[in-house]
Amino acid sequence: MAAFQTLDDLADGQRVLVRLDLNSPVEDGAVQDNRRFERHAKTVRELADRGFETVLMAHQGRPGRDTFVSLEQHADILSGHIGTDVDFVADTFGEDALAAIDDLGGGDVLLLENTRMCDEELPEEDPEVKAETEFVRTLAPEFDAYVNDAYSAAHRSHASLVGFPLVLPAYAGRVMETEYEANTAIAQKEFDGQVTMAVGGTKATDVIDVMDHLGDTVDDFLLGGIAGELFLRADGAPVGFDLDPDLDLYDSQWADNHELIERILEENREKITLATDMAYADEDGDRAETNVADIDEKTVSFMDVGSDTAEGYADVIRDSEAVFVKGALGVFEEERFSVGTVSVLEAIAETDCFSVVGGGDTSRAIEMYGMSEDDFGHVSIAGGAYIRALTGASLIGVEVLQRED
Ligand SMILES: Nc1ncnc2c1ncn2[C@@H]1O[C@H](COP(=O)(O)OP(=O)(O)O)[C@@H](O)[C@H]1O
Ligand SMILES: O=C(OP(=O)(O)O)[C@H](O)COP(=O)(O)O
Repeated sequence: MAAFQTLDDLADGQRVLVRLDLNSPVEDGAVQDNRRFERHAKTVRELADRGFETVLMAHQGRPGRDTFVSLEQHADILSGHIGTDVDFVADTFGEDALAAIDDLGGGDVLLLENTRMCDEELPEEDPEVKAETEFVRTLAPEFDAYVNDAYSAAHRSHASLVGFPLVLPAYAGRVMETEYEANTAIAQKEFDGQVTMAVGGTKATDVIDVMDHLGDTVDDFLLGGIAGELFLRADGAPVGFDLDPDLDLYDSQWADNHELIERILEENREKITLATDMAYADEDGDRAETNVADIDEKTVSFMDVGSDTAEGYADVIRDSEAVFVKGALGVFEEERFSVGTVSVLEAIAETDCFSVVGGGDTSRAIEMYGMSEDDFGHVSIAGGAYIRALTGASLIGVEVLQRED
């Protein structure tokens, strides 16, 4: 497959439409700064310094979730990282957006509203279908070129990622370039010793699908987070379903994946390590733990793997030649539920195994708990995209940049 064009191939002084991935944790409505801003700032600063009229697109959360918010705060945070103003318009491709684009001068940077507020963005469809949407057909003629810097969203066939490259000259931004090169090289690595993958987080659907394709590469999957509880359910434990009817973390992912989980357990049982104890908040809000074998009925939300499980996972990591992390093993943002995530990360940091830590949320735990990025082989701002790349599969958002038409 052809290599993609980069910013080195882009002639100066044009108007460019740039797709970033600024998808961030949101706590009580406040968007949390994280590595994605810092890394994408490099691409945007280069474009501004070279005198481009730069228009940014990005998404935040998913409709129906409380992380689905406007990008207004993102403009301020990004502006702090770039050191130059980032204007914001609360519109995706309507009259206000077009007027703001029209007002731009060389070196100006404008962020459009959350792409997922546009109905045509999300349904997963072929790039050719996305290129025909009103969203793409309205915005594209305003630009000379399209730049995709959102490697971490490149596994999604959404309009802002795969539609524009079909109708505009398309380039990879600096983050896309770096992440693609790093993750492609990592996928080609061969390890003599044990390869371990710690799997957690909330997006169980992404990781379960990938686990099905990594059975030959990974010797031991250490499970936590939502995926961990779904596997425990498949193993017969009375857990892995939602207690709060307003929160859908388990039920729909169970409905979508339970046959696959059951098959993976049946075919690869010796490679799957499940939690033997779990942590929850007791009546006083303190951390409490229970053995999985002692659970008769799920009456509390499990927020972390238990201390014995965390210790066992750290031991496996100390014996590994390579460790991959995707998703936190618990709600590490609260210190009392950080034991699983921190034990795994500290065990990696202490040993000289090759390691990759991925995920916009999970990599935040590194600084939060006093570790250094230098203690890890590669800290990716991608989660689902990087583990999919590990399987050797191509990412649709990268594929469209590589097309020769
Ligand atoms: N048991 C759990 N219940 C609720 N949330 C969890 C649980 N375990 C982990 N998490 C959350 O998962 C988030 C990371 O999820 P995800 O987006 O899949 O991973 P990443 O951002 O690393 O790709 C963390 O913010 C953490 O709070
Ligand atoms: O945060 C992301 O993925 P990740 O959590 O796998 O790192 C990307 O922005 C993709 O978001 P999505 O999983 O809502 O499509």
